[in-house]
Amino acid sequence: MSATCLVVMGVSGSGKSTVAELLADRLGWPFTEGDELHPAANIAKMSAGIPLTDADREPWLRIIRDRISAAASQGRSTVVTCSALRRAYRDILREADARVRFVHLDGSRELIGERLAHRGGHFMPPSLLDSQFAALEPLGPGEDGLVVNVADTPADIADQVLAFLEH
Ligand SMILES: Nc1ncnc2c1ncn2[C@@H]1O[C@H](COP(=O)(O)OP(=O)(O)O)[C@@H](O)[C@H]1O
Ligand SMILES: O=C(O)[C@H](O)[C@@H](O)[C@H](O)[C@H](O)COP(=O)(O)O
Repeated sequence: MSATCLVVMGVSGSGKSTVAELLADRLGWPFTEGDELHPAANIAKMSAGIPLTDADREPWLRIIRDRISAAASQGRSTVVTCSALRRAYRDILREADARVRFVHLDGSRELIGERLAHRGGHFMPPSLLDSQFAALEPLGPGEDGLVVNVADTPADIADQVLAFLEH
């Protein structure tokens, strides 16, 4: 298995799309936006301010897992955004036939809430941020991943991730 998938994870507004686009650019790897793979019912729920359940997320995570495998089967490494809040969700992604590695964009409720409040044109309402933090299980023992601080600039975070990928 030679292909890697770098999953950029974290709560809504932590900077997944921003950082993943930068990394995909610097690595020359294709970028998949996990939010675009949500079933329509999930988007409707989040837009209505209702947090997703494990059952809502499961089919979505399987779609992302299969995308990772499909790219890897063609020898392509990828960068993927996915909140991947719980370890059980990451276990589904790790079923992909690739080396799946995580970068957790970690930051305070205050800082991320402030950024979300200023982000426009997105279906995810800031009111769901507390439920995102409640669901979040940080990377634990045995998980292949890096934790970075979202107070750093996207460019600094990208540098840290590129160094992590060397190993
Ligand atoms: N490291 C950072 N420093 C400052 N602002 C950031 C950083 N990362 C993201 N942002 C800003 O925060 C907001 C949320 O980022 P976004 O990439 O949409 O997060 P996510 O994809 O995790 O929901 C955006 O307005 C983005 O420009
Ligand atoms: O598992 C979930 O509850 C969702 O995936 C959620 O975590 C994600 O944040 C949304 O898809 C909104 O997208 P943004 O993360 O870009 O706000």
